[in-house]
Amino acid sequence: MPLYAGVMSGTSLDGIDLVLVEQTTEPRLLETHYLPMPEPLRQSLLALCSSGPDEIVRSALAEQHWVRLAAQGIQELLEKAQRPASSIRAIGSHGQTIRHMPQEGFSVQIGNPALLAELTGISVVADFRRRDLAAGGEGAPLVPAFHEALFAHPSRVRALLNIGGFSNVSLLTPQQAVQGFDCGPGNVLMDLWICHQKGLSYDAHGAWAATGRVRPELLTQLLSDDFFAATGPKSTGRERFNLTWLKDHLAVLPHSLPAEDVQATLLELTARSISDALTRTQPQAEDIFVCGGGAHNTKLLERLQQLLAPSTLQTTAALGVDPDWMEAMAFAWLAHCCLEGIPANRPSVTGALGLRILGAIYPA
Ligand SMILES: Nc1ncnc2c1ncn2[C@@H]1O[C@H](COP(=O)(O)OP(=O)(O)OP(=O)(O)O)[C@@H](O)[C@H]1O
Ligand SMILES: CC(=O)N[C@H]1[C@@H]2OC[C@@H](O2)[C@@H](O)[C@@H]1O[C@H](C)C(=O)O
Repeated sequence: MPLYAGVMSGTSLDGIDLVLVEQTTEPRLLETHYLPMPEPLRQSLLALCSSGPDEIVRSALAEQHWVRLAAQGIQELLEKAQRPASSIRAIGSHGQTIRHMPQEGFSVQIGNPALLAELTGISVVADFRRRDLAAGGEGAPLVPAFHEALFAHPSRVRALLNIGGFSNVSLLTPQQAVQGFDCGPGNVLMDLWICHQKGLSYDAHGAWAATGRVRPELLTQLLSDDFFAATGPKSTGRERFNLTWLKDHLAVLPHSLPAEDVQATLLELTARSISDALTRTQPQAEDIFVCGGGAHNTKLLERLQQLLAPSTLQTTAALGVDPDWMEAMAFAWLAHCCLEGIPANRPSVTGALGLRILGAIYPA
């Protein structure tokens, strides 16, 4: 049975997730590996998420650095699994998003797939978003097709909710086309705020947010962004939701707020943007399964469960998939779809003109 590696480097910029998957009728997770993002690379990538001087050279240099890390990750993954490179049919590499502007028709993921193929001796499939964008789609989210293939239920309406830097949902309704869209910021604003205030990279389990109180005046202000009211197809990124966006909204308030109240309100923003979106879908999800790093934020999950009752909320572990590896597994599957000629975008999600085969192949 063919083996694939999946490499995901998400918008949180915390690190690179790698998986080894056996693609039978269903993908089987054989091995996992995680490499934290070295701080200088994290800073370079973050700087590339907004405009600045000399972007072309900085982007090319950052991707050289990123791809060497990814290749090291592949080597370590294969060592752990005790499999030779020659046993891997392909690597599905998402790359690193540095700009997502679907309204202008483009989304940029860097990651030099040619060099990844050269360094690993394994074929690489990359550049998954551009064909969907070329066909008029958002180019994101792409995981709904994977969620549909694995988790569609014959009689239950299920939602798969990824809470990474941004949050996105897939709605799986029996006998209907999959729906899906980005809900808004997942962890990104909470991460930025705790870093700005305390120099920490994230708010473990939402513990700092739990010490503050939600400020309705700020919450209303933040929720007034047009993105939240828009219905899909829609996708977003750091171009829209960033520290400047937050500071601009804070500046409109007549008074300053304790930093922990801002954090509590940002957690509530994540929870409300998700629950508002999920309660607006037709039909509504009966069972909700959470994945992504946000699945570790106990305070956030508690709040989501309150807001979404009577729907049930569990992590994807209940479906047999560890919530930390879902996205990397999806990119291994997307590589398989590309090589097999299986269209993997979903026009009902991205708004593309039709089904398209996603990805570009860099043979070993
Ligand atoms: N124990 C924890 N408590 C709270 N939050 C956590 C915890 N562990 C991880 N996180 C959050 O999860 C984030 C990483 O999530 P994940 O790896 O799913 O993001 P990503 O893949 O980069 O994002 P995206 O899906 O948007 O591309 C961290 O930045 C942090 O905010
Ligand atoms: C442009 C981009 O990288 N978007 C990511 C991001 O992270 C979560 C959300 O925003 C989602 O739309 C997407 O990632 C997943 C893997 C997707 O395409 O399904």
